[in-house]
Amino acid sequence: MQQPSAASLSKILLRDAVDSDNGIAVLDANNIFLFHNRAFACMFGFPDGAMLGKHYDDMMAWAYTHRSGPLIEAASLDEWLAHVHSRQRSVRFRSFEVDLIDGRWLLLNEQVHTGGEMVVLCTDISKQKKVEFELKQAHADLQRLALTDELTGMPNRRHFFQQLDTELARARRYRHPMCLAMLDLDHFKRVNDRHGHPAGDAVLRHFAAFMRQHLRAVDMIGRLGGEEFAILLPETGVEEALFVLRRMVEQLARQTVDAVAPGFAYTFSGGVAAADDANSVDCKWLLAGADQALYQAKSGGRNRVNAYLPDANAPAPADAA
Ligand SMILES: Nc1nc2c(ncn2[C@@H]2O[C@H](COP(=O)(O)OP(=O)(O)OP(=O)(O)O)[C@@H](O)[C@H]2O)c(=O)[nH]1
Repeated sequence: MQQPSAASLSKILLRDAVDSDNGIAVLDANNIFLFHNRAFACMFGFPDGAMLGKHYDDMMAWAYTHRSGPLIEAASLDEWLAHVHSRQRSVRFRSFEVDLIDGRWLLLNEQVHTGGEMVVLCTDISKQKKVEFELKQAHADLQRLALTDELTGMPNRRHFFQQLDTELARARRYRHPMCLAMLDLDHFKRVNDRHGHPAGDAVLRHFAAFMRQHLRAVDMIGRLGGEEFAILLPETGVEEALFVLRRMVEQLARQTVDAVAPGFAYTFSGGVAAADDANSVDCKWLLAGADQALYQAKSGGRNRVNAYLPDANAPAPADAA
């Protein structure tokens, strides 16, 4: 097969460059446009041929004032151009993405030649970016779902324990007090049995909102499962935690959930364990202590909050995790 001459190859390549759906431009060493095709002009919001002989900065300034071309988030056009100049020709080849004011995305490849000329290839990647954003959003949604209890919208067991780990490490490092409380609704099975499962769900949602209302923003609440919740109270000693939780017992006694049944009321029991700097505790210890105190509150008649008071001579609380 006969090889095409260099001249005919150049002709094919030039025709391809002119007609391509990808934007193609050539700038000289002073950033004057020597060539651009229709697609390139169109991508930046200019008519075909409008950029020829013009300086890159002037074209970008025109686009900026006519609200077309790249989305410029810098404080001013000059600041943005200074940033562009610091990058352009800094390497022989670079590839980067640009978002445009009209929402489209372009992939730009800049190739610098020995004389300082620069060939710019531009591809519209809006469709790929849309898929990329949707995937990122879906991933974020999945992550949120994996860490959130669907019924109450609060952190689930896994998320709560992650937070507990972090917070306990911080409290121990800075020798700050911290408490863990476990709360459990009393006779919740009866609510379901008497009023139905949806009513039980409404009570769980009510309790979640009640807790949010009566705790500080820094207190972290989680639903461990069923009708069991946990609260992490940073910077809080056991006496203060008991005061807060016992006040919640009294406040809940003054509320009714009429959506379940007129005058319907419910109670909860709680157990608190403290991680003050005297205790060399870990999450399991804290959890087991709070669980033990909760058990005592339940067996002591419910509708109350007890504290786990470690005795230096007593064995560690049974494992509740
Ligand atoms: N409506 C509803 N019920 C749930 C959910 N998760 C667990 N439950 C119910 O919660 C009830 C818990 O019952 P138990 O563990 O016997 O505890 P209790 O009746 O609260 O009794 P005490 O804890 O001893 O006061 C069970 O009937 C579960 O079916 C939920 O998401 N929604």
